[in-house]
Amino acid sequence: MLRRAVSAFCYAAARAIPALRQRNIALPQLPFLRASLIPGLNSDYQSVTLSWPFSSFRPRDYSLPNPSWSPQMLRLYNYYNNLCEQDGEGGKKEIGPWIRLPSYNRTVKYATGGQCLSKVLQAKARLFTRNIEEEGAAFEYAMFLNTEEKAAVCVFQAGPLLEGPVGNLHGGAIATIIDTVTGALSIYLGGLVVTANLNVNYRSPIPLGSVVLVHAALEKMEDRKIYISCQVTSSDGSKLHTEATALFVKVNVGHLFER
Ligand SMILES: CCCCCCCC(=O)SCCNC(=O)CCNC(=O)[C@H](O)C(C)(C)COP(=O)(O)OP(=O)(O)OC[C@H]1O[C@@H](n2cnc3c(N)ncnc32)[C@H](O)[C@@H]1OP(=O)(O)O
Repeated sequence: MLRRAVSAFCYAAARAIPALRQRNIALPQLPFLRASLIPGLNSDYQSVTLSWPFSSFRPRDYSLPNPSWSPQMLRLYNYYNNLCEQDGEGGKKEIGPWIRLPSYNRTVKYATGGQCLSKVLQAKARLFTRNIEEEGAAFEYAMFLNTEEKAAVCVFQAGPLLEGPVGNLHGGAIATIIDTVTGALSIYLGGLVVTANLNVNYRSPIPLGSVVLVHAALEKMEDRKIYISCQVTSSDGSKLHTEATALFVKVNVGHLFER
């Protein structure tokens, strides 16, 4: 049954993505999937792709601004968002090396043909960082990828439900956002991956409610292994809060369903 669901999903994606691309319909990104994993797509389709051509339903994109965002969060978001477009010939706007990653509260469910897969996955499952509906309460973040530099930046506002030491962010929440950003970069670079190792050094506390930047960059790729370095800094870059290294290992779809 799982094999049938996966092949239905791949088949639908292979048919729909090129058609949508031809019509210049922007395709947001889907964690855990990459076009190279989808039979029938060529390597021009570098980025992971998410679309929902079979329904008018649009899942909420959590990485768009909402009223809980502080002016500082908005300013940084706008700064990186503006980098996603650059001036081309004749003043025409073109896509730059930066990409804003949309973010949903489920991964596979909202993919092309993902409804097939969602039937074999837990209906109640939600992405850890996107499972609190109250805006501003927990993880507010938007990720941007630099495809040329193989790096990512995340603008992150830490909500009050993420408290660890009084008034400050919980170390596990910091590790979570680091895993998310380094993971997103690795998925972009390597397709389906899982975290094999995450090494975190906490240098200075992060006050709740503050806005920080999470920088991630590719260190090296060796066969199935992707090494990423990461720093969490204050929004102006002057203070280092956390440093981390992460190792991601490429896996196949079946690995995620081994029990
Ligand atoms: C947008 C949202 C993004 C969110 C991203 C979130 C990502 C996650 O949190 S994933 C969840 C947490 N991670 C997991 O559950 C993974 C659990 N672990 C596993 O599945 C397996 O151990 C796995 C896949 C990492 C490795 O197993 P396997 O496929 O058998 O490969 P294996 O041969 O053991 O290792 C492959 C290579 O990686 C190396 N390696 C594996 N684990 C480690 C490790 N912990 N430390 C260092 N090296 C390691 C091995 O030494 C080997 O290297 P080489 O090829 O040079 O010999």
